[in-house]
Amino acid sequence: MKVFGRVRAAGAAVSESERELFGGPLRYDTGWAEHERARLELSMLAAVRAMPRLVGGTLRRAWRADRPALVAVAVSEIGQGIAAAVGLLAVNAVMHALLGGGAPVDRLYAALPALVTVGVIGVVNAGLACWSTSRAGRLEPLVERLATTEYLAAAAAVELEAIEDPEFRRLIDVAQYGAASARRMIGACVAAVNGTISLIAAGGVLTVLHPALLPMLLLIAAPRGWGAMRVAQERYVSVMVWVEHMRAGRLLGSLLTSRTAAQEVRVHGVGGFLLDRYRDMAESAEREQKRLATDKAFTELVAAGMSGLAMVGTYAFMGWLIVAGHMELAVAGTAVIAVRSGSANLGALVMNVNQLHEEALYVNDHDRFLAEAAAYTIPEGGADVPGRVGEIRAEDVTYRYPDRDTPALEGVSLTIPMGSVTAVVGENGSGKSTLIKVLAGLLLPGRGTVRWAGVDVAGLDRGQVFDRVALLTQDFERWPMTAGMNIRIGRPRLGSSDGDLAGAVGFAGAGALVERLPHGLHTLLARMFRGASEISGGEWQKIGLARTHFRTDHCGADSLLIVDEPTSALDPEAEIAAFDRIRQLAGPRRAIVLVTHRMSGVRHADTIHVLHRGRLVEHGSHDELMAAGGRYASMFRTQAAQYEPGRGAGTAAGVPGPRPATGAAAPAEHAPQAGRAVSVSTAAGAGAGDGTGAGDADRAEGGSRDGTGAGVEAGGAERATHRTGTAVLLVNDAGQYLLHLRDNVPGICHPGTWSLIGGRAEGEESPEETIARELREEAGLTLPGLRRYAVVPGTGPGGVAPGLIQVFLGRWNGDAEALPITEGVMFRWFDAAMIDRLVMCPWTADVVRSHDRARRQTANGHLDRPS
Ligand SMILES: Nc1ncnc2c1ncn2[C@@H]1O[C@H](COP(=O)(O)OP(=O)(O)OP(=O)(O)O)[C@@H](O)[C@H]1O
Repeated sequence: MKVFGRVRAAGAAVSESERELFGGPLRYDTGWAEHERARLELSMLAAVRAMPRLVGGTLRRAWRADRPALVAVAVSEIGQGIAAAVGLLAVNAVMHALLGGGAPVDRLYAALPALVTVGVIGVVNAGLACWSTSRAGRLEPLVERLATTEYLAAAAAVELEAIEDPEFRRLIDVAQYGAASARRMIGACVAAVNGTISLIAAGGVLTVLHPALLPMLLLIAAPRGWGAMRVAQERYVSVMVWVEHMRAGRLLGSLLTSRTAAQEVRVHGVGGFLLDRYRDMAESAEREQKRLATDKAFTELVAAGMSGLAMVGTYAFMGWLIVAGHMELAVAGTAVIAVRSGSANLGALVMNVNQLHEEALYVNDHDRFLAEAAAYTIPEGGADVPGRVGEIRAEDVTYRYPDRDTPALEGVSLTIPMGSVTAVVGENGSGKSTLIKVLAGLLLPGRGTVRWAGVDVAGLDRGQVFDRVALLTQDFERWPMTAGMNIRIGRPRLGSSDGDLAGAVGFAGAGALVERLPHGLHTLLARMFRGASEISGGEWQKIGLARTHFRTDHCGADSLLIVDEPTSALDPEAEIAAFDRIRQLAGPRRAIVLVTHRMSGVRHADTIHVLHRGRLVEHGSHDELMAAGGRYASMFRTQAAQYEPGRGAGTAAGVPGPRPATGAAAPAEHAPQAGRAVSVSTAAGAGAGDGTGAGDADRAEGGSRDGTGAGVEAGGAERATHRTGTAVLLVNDAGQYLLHLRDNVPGICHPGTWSLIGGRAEGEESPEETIARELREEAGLTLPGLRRYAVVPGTGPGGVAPGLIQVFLGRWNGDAEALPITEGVMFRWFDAAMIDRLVMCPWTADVVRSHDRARRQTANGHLDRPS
């Protein structure tokens, strides 16, 4: 144990568990380290020298918070100091009177006025102390609020780049303690001012009594001050070394009780393992506490010893002064009281200065944060964003994150016109999310420009830019608030009634979810609060979609909707519906940028941009990129291959998995924007276990050709899985859908199977050409501009899949009335008996039946089955 000399960190007493779990000792590498330096340089003198600056800073903050309260505190503290000095002088007078000559009663009478003065001063002192306490109590929370508000406002106003910068993030973390420290500094300041004034009073009185007593007083107090300082330094250095260790220990504790880790804690047996490590780390920390306590006790013992020696020396000196006739006994009595109160004051002052300095370290961080945040703050003002933006254009954009050597985006140029759907794809880390942040004006490129309506976004009023942006990201914020507020927070200052949110809820298909919640939209979605409800990840995504709708719905000007992996938590049907709804948000005054790894979701975008290592390597429509056979085509094929027959469960094009319970799946995707990419797909499948062939259209097309040409005859092949036909969904330029089911086996067209018509493709006909021809020849129906959206091979033993098919029609949001094709074509192929045999989702069944009824009632309506 080393009591004298510089305080140093005790030898790296870091536990084995810390090494095992975290790869070595954890260290907070900024903020704290600066405190450490500051503290280690701290000496009594330095602390005293820094005192005026520290007090000045605190007073300025307090001045801004509540001037009258600050003045009251100052007046009462100075008053107390004066009262202390007067009190000591009165004590001196009492001593003189009592120890003077004359009868005891006369001496008592002589001392009476001074005694009364002492009493009055005591009362005045108590009154002033009360006043100071009450005003300081009022000042403290105000100062804390002021500092907290400054901190929060500064943090919310900085550029996103600052938030992404780890150094700045750590500064944000450290600075959060500044507000509480600013509050505590008020108390420490008051105490220090009080101590200083009282000390000056005691020192002044002592000097008057005998000039040599003042240095003696300092001698008594100095060892205690040194002891206090040293203990504080030891504690501080220890905190420095152990802070991350303690955090890690707490982290282990919270993991053991966390809900998300609960399953692995149990199933993987992590619980016992972590508990052992927790115990080990706690024991290491306890050893450090024990060491500190021993050091503290020893330091205080040494300090008390030295102080006691100084006290003995002082009293001996006073004794000598009395004996030598240099000091009267009465004066010596007063001097003893003054020495005692002065040394107590000095000891307290040292502690207060010490505390003041410690708190000031955190307040300094707070102030440093405010200064740095001011440099990063998003500038206010700038040019207005015009109502008509027309397009957003990135020109040669390069962006590098502050702590990275290589740019996340390099030389990227692209244009996003209003009214378009743009998809951005690329492997993990290729720069997709960075690109959308740059387009939205959240990050400013290091090189190149992003222009909105031809104006560099850096020169625009960024508040106005953000007002035109809606974000729906995979990790969108799940606010621990009510369901309604979670939607309304898309435009937090708008809408307050449930009715205002009805459109958004309906749009997102969240109606059933809201109905299920115990208090509807007023249900609190934050498990940490009593009475709150929990919803699943997919349900949250519906809430997120509703929020996006609420935000976009209330933007009357050109805007940008950014959708970043929005469907990751959704089941296949909900995912299809979500993509459908997102596309429905498209409009002439809105540009949609969609980032997703689900290729089924991007294929209908107007333009697809492919990023690779921060560079734009391909762009074009789905068909163009597939034809180019580059990176996109390869990504698309790789994903589609997962759904090929023989690779597991069957599925519709690009959409994961059928529902095993039905034995046949028919997920669909569709997007009914007039004149815009729209899709619906349907899968016709065999019974459970058969698997349903699917995949991208090209594969299906190829398969169909093969199947048709080299095809499987009815009752022919015995293989469990083979292609027997196709379900094709087509759409024309007017956004009309056509679901067409066909079999490879010619002539099969009877109720009881899903096959309606069939036949071989002629020559090199593509499936849609075959179907267009059949429609024309057999139904007399010509649909101009017919395009294929999905071709899904039907499979099953015996050439015919059993009669289970789930049909999805029209807009998945239930807007089936908008299905012009339903009556026009569907019923040409489906007779009433067939409709009954189809397995449809309930609303489809209702719609189909009601259309059928309506059709039957029309004079010209008749079942028109092809034969
Ligand atoms: N805040 C950040 N600080 C430093 N580097 C970052 C930060 N965010 C992203 N990066 C880096 O920038 C590059 C591009 O990241 P970005 O998130 O844009 O990729 P992405 O294509 O969206 O990836 P993913 O598909 O995995 O979401 C990556 O190398 C990533 O590590």
